[in-house]
Amino acid sequence: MLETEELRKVYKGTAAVDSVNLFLEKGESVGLLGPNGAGKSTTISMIASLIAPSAGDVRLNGKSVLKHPNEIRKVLGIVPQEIALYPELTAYENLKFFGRIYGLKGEALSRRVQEVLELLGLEDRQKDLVKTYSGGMKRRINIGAALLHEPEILIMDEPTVGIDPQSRSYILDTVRKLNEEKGMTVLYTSHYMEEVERLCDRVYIMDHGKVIASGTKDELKSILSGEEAILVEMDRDYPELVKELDADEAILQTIETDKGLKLIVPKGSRLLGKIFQAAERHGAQISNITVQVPTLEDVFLHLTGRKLRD
Ligand SMILES: Nc1ncnc2c1ncn2[C@@H]1O[C@H](COP(=O)(O)OP(=O)(O)OP(=O)(O)O)[C@@H](O)[C@H]1O
Repeated sequence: MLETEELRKVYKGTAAVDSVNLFLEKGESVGLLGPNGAGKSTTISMIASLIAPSAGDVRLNGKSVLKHPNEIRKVLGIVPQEIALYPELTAYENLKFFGRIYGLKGEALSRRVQEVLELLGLEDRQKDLVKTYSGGMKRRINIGAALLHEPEILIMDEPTVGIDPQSRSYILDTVRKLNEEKGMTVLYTSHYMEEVERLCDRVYIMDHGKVIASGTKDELKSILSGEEAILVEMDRDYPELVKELDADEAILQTIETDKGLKLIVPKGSRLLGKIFQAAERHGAQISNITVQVPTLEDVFLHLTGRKLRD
């Protein structure tokens, strides 16, 4: 239904997006995952025909978006990373304003505004000025603005960055509902692996402007089918312990996490005894050890050598 062909954008001699080929089938929920600066926002701005590519094209049902930009604008709802609302207007007034931009009027406009407020759980606060809203509520209205014209395709640019857990959960549930119940095609951009794991059928992983891997979640995880992760929770950081484990050839990767360490090891390797002994030598208190099957985060790390949130 929607595809990009060798899409490219160059800023001052550097490619922000480099020969990117994506496709979305109707009704799919696809994740575009990558760290800050990977080129996700630039890619979706070109898909939405908000910025012009340096090379390549986007096709909607086979038709060039470069040649027919209005066609994609009709069927696409795009939720930008930045909140684009009028703080001095109420949520209701904001949505009415955006609805008019999409060409809605009269009864149809009022009905859609109410439906969207209900979908986002904000009917009770609709008469309050947006400036009195929490960050999470503003984000919900921002999403609502993109849904007024009942788009077939919804593209979201990191819609849950920096918001409260309740709004985050509400947004994720809403996106899932739109995809599963209404059949809306979704392209969901994020650097939160858990969100993409929860919402998306298929994933593209981007880094430095390029797609470095793509496939279903299981296909991507099978890249690491011979490996597992050992999570070691400790009372504090032990740099000398990290150094020792890092130097151990039986351990493929040693990653420092919020709670301690994550060690990527070949599947079935019996390293727990060794880890406990090393911890003891360095006086580290281990509060918990878990063995985990690989996550998409591990796949990303494996492909790039870096953590997603670096
Ligand atoms: N208008 C611009 N002028 C110059 N460079 C730009 C411009 N827009 C983006 N870039 C650069 O292109 C690269 C990709 O940026 P982009 O915003 O697409 O990444 P991203 O993956 O969406 O990251 P983020 O999550 O931080 O938005 C970055 O190095 C960025 O600095």
